[in-house]
Amino acid sequence: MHKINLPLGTRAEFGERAGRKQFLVTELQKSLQKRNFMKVNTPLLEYQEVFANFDLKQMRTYQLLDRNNNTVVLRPDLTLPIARLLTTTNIKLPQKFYYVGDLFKIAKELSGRNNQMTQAGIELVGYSSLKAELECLLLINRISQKWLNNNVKIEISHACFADSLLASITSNSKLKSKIKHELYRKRIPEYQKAIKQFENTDNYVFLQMWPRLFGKVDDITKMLKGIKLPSLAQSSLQETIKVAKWVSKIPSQKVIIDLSTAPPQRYYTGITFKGFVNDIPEYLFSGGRYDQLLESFQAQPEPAVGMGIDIDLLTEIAEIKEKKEKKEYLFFEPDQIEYAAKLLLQNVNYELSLEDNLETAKEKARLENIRLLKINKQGEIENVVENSSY
Ligand SMILES: N[C@@H](Cc1c[nH]c[nH+]1)C(=O)O
Repeated sequence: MHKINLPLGTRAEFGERAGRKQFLVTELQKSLQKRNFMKVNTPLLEYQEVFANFDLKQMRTYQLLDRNNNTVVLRPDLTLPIARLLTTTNIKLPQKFYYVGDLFKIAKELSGRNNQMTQAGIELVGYSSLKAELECLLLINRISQKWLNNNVKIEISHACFADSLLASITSNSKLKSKIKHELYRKRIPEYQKAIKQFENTDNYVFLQMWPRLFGKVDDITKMLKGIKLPSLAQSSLQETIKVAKWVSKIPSQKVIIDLSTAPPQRYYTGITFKGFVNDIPEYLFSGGRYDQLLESFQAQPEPAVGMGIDIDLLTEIAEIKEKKEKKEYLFFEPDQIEYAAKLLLQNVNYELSLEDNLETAKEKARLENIRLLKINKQGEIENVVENSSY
């Protein structure tokens, strides 16, 4: 007996779902291509080292051995391979890239998640101004308008905020990670315990409100009024507020600031963002600035911003208004193949009728209410069954 089950966390796609996914990917790629983004494809397999600096354990990769016994992994991320690619080729920068592809992460047991996911994304490499962040956020907004009924809420944060704040209050690295850990997991009693030792310091008021620092721009500014933050944390905060204010000017775009959330990836160095839809807990979009990533591959440092789009989730929830093409069946005899070839080339709406004889072809066409055409002896087209709605 052959094994007929799929490996854990994988699935086959077919029919409507596969069609919707294909449609979304095609539309997205068309629009990026038109705006002069450069397509980039990298292989599914990479050496383990490409991901090594960025916590392979957290990513839980599939590992394989190549012919020389080197460990290769199925890529758990698409940004790191692009950073690697840029250091080994001399593509002119600045440059805007886009990609679509599958990545593999082994999900926790029983989490119900898939281990193979399709992601699309953009990387804007060589751009140091916040306009690059805005380009990403505008793309989220367009997708939200086009397919998600304007229901995407953007959450803006900053990858340096927590670290620069904690660095100014303690040099104890264990304590710093403990505070971050409890904060990010929103385990409030444990968090309170971890910050207790700062009870008599100036920072305590802030530390106490930190887990609640998410919400509309105005609310966050109000909450932080009169609170003095260390200067690095203050400038991360200012930048976050600035970007959130700009985004709130995009018509019907919901935006909040979240200063108590973990950056979505370890390589971010500046503004980060996530996009959520309604009550779905997983984010659909996530990205940020990663100015030091290329340097870690021994190239020049290069400012960069990018984001990923969870295409599987988008496929599930997108509202696609499809235009139905009017289809027509074309009945042919095998020796009329020459005419059939010509006709199929002329009209994309012709679908070959594969029925054995004209009678069954007619029956099927009537049943489906689709016009049936046949090729006559002179190689011309004749109507055999009309569609009543024409
Ligand atoms: N690779 C990131 C998304 C991203 C693209 N570019 C920058 N960030 C992720 O999977 O979360």
